[in-house]
Amino acid sequence: MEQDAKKRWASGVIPYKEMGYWQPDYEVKDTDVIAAFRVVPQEGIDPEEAAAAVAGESSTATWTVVWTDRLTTYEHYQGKAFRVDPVPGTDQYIAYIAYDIDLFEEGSIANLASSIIGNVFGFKALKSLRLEDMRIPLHYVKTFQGPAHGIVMEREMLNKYGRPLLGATTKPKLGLSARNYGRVVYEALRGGLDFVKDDENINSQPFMRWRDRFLYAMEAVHRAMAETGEIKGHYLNVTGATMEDIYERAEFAKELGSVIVMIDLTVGYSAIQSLAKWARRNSVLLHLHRAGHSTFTRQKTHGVSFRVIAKWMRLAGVDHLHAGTVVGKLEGDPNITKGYYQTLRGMKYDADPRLGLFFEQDWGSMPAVMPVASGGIHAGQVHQLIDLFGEDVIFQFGGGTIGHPMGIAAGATANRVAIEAMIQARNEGRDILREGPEILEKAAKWSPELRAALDVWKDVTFNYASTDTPDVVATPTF
Ligand SMILES: O=C(COP(=O)(O)O)[C@H](O)[C@H](O)COP(=O)(O)O
Ligand SMILES: [Mg+2]
Repeated sequence: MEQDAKKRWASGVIPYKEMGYWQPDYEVKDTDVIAAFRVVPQEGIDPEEAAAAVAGESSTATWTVVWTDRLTTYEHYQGKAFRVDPVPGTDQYIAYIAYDIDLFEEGSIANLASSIIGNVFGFKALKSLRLEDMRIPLHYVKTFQGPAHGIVMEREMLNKYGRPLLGATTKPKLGLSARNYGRVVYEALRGGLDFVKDDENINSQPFMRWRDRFLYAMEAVHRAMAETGEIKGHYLNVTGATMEDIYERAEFAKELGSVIVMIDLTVGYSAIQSLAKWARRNSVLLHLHRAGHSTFTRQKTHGVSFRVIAKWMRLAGVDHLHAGTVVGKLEGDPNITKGYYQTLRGMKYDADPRLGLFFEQDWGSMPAVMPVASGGIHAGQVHQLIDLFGEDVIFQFGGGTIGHPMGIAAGATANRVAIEAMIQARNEGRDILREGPEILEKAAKWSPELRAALDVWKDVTFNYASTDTPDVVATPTF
């Protein structure tokens, strides 16, 4: 867009639009990073000006004209808002902003985040703001390591194919002593699970220090492997107060022969990237628990959508990421959640507004992240879970294993039998969504463990309206 030079350089406060941050004719480059923001402007604020303000503050601008702009090729560095679509029936708009790739440090989520979500969310001229999605150009994707191993390599490491993997979070969340904790791990693994997991808030508390937990949990893993002849794992949570603590814990986990370590989202993006590099160097899988994400991902009109966090975490290099269950106890619209799974596993896909995907994305050959469905799920739902998410996924039944009336090993067996029966039925071409309950009933005839699980949990459902649902807005094509 032609800018009126006099206007552009008048001192004082001039609209962002006139400073060049609104460019409706801008031709998006293949190398641009593009962001879609949901913007709710204050009353009386022009939505294009609101979009330009977001573009400005997330790139070069401040609130007034600065003469130092003239010392740069500022047009190159300016974020460019190029399209604003009203969301029908609301006071919201979807604003599209393009950023030149030169605005970002190669391979740094921290830098990407500080630019795109650094200051803009506090703007007084906006009632609220949400980062909905980003298109990361392949040129920028290639500057990140990506998953330390990815789904294909993980299956090779575990020697397990063709079915979802099974896990469980050890419960109660807090308070178990190390030896009792190890007993839970052993029972769940020998009963048929592939993995057991530390909970997000199990780090190194007075009731169980991390070394003790690691020793007893790994003793359980080795015993269960010897007994079943399968490779088993326990996600040892190496989250700690400092990077030194995190490395010390991860090294000890490796020394004890663990195939996997775990970290919480709360440690921050740079710590996650550091550990992802460590995980690749050391042939250890990396599980990420998205602890804390709902504080900023859940509300539809403010924050950052989890699909953006999922994208960032694939770039950052984790092998597993919690991505929702739809049917379980925690927030998750079916289509929005499928969109997260697509973000983690897809290789090259188109925009799909029904799944909340605003952009096409090309991951090149970057490995896929194994999504984790966890939180309030049980054996009676496996047909729904497989129908929603397919087989490259981990189903984690915490309460749904450890709360089994016949004990932990029986809970694990119930889950394993349910999953194997359902995968077999799917492979035989049956309509598992419709026939699922019948398939489970039949399998339960020869599995008392599954029978008991179905009896105790059959009526447990969590049917609430989702907070975040997709809008059917037309997405731009480039
Ligand atoms: O402890 C649990 C689940 O326990 P349970 O299986 O007993 O309900 C996990 O922290 C949640 O799955 C996290 O949620 P999300 O996976 O959505 O991030
Ligand atoms: Mg938990």
